[in-house]
Amino acid sequence: METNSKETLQADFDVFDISEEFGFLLEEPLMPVLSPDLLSDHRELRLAHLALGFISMGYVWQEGQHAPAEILPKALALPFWLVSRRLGLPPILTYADSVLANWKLKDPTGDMRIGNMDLIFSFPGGDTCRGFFIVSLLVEMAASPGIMGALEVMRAIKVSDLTGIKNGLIKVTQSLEKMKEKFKFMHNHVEPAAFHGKLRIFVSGWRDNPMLPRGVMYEGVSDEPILLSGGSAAQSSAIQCFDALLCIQHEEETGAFLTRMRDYMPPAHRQLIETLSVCPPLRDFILSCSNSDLCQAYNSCVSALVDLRNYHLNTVTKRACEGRDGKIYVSSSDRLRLHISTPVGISYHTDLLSPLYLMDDTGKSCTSNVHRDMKGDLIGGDRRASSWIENADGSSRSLSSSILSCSQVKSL
Ligand code: HEM
Repeated sequence: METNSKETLQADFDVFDISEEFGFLLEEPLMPVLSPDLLSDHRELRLAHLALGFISMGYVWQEGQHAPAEILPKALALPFWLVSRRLGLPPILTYADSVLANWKLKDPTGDMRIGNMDLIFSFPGGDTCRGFFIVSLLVEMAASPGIMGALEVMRAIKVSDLTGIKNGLIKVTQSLEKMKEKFKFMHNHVEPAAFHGKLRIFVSGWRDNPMLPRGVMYEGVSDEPILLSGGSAAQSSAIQCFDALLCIQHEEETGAFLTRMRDYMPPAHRQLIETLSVCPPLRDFILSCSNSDLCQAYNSCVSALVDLRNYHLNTVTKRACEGRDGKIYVSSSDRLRLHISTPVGISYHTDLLSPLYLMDDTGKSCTSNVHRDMKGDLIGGDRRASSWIENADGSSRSLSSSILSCSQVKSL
């Protein structure tokens, strides 16, 4: 009997997963280009975007910031492009991925507290990575009643319902206060060395990035490299909704940056910002009403937004950028971004900020002391100067104490 017939051998190859030519080696191990066509609903597409985003960031930055991959292979680039196109998102990991769509409950019957939450995908950085994304998520959760409040105000203003406007604004203020409380968790859950040494690079993008000045080539998608910004909470739709509602005006450069960040938001969220922006302007409406309760509610809201932004900037400089020597280090790209992250209409206290030690492009410390100068924009406030922020002797005083009283508002 023939024991080594072709059929018998083939049967063994199949059973033991052996290749006649390559033995145990897997033939053609390269991933085929997977089609996302079977993904049907929004949640499936968001999960795919999240997964492809994490893989892409890992792929580009796996050799560290000095040796990024300049080409995203077709097997990754093409499905990422197709999924992104269907979602109206750019093909890079966004804040809407890493924060808004990247969470699960350890105990599904438990509640959304930090100890019961985990990430679906993470980067190196251990607890700091988890803390950074989960705390941001909790800040976003705290924004949710404020978003409801903004919708209420939007509806109420159309029918001149003053009580509705006031109640909506109160919700926004309370929400902003809660966001700040949640933000404080950053201190216990994000360790600066791990944040800067391990995590940070993986959320970096390929626009305005000296390590990838031409961007990244998406193989099979475009013949030219593509420039895209990395993930940042500047892509948070919540804060921009509040800006739009309260008619906060940003300086030209800041405004352009924040508007560009809208391209990184899910289109429906971006739509809400745009809808709020084209509503009858709340600020003008309140000014025309001469209603002190309403002015007070509006001013409290602006003040809470200032307070949150001050706290953010303070945290960024004091905690997340702190080097081993205790100095605050800000890279040249951060320098630009931190500068523009300061909201216009608001004066930051110089005493809130430690001296900043700016790094030049070689990483050497070059300057200290960054001065920030912005104007107040509360109803009844003096927009001409930041004098209401400074005492006569030049020392600064608390922002909350500088909110003008309703009697001054009435005098408008
Ligand atoms: C330790 C944690 C954080 C660090 C180190 C940090 C750092 C920064 C930096 C460097 C910028 C400038 C823009 C950019 O680089 O993309 C920025 C902007 C911004 N961040 Fe953060 N951030 C942190 C947490 C958060 C959280 C939790 C939120 C709220 C969800 C937030 C909200 C914003 C917003 C809205 C901007 C845009 C500027 C503005 O509208 O004021 N950040 N952040």
